[in-house]
Amino acid sequence: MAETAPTLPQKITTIKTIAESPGLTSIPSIYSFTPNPHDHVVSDTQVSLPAIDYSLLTSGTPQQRSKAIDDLGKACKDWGFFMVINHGVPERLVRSMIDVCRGFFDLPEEEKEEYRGKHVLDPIRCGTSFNASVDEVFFWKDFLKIISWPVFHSPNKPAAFSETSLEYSTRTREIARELLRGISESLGLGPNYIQKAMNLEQGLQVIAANFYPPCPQPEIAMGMPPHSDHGLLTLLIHNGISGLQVQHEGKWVNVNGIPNSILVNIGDHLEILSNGKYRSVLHRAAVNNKVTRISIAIAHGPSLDTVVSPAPELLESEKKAAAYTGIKYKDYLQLQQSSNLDGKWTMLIRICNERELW
Ligand SMILES: O=C(O)CCC(=O)C(=O)O
Ligand SMILES: [Fe+2]
Repeated sequence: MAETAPTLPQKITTIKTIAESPGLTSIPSIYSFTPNPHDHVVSDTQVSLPAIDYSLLTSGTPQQRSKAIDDLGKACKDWGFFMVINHGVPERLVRSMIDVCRGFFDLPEEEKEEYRGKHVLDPIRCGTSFNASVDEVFFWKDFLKIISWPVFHSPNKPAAFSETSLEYSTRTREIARELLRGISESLGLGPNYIQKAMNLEQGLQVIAANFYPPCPQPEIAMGMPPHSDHGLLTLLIHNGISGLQVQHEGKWVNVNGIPNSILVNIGDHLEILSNGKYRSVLHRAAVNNKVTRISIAIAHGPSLDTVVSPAPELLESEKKAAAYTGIKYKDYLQLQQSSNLDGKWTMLIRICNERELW
């Protein structure tokens, strides 16, 4: 007998609509979590987050560049997360990018309808929660995801969205490319290795804008569950409101970054390529009961058809066996989208005793 198709959730209301309901004092039960009593959260003023000076990487003396590459390698190894300073992106561009994203979320619901839901590789897609078709508990956020490279896409509203996101995504891509050159060198692979092996000319760039409105019970709701990002590097900005937490040495570190810095984290595919030398980092987003938080994470990945596996040159130089099986980037994205697995996805493709997973 044929299996019954899983029931799709009814039309899902945006979190913006729920948060704006008059007199809301508690959250609907589908949003409610049991907080983990073992979670230990510290502030980034208590631990010092690595800072990478981009200007030294791109226009420093050879000694300064070499020091910046060492710092970069260390940040990738110890944290998988760092902030980039002196990146040259004007503050007004960062502010405009946040404003146009807010403008999109503020559009009347029916104007966002044409971009609602659908497939992970749709060029423009908005929705609510993390992965609403499979989430068991919902997350307190709405999102907008746009593919901005190798082909640029943009919603046609608000009016300035297209121009601003084109400028910002172009600048971000340039920074990601330079960081990846440095990271490639830090792995002893030469500056252009990652660019060529991952076919970055055709590499996927996805803008993910996240909208977290005030939540009446922030202690039992989550904006985003612990996850690692797909791709090689994610570059993130936000509107100055706390919420991002990064896992480091068994603790959750509240991360704001210093003003005007760009926050960067290692994605799953850099973990695979580096054979686990650099790990993608678990992070999550908390919510608050006072103000809307907006974050914009831009993921930079290989081209969709690239099969990512540990770099043979690295295995050779480090005399190590491959710890991951190769997987096509596109297949990884599709697999990830169809599951509600919490946490890290690279676990699935680590070569381990549970090989029968595959
Ligand atoms: O809102 C944040 O700070 C985190 C966003 C994030 O992790 C993501 O979009 O992948
Ligand atoms: Fe993320």
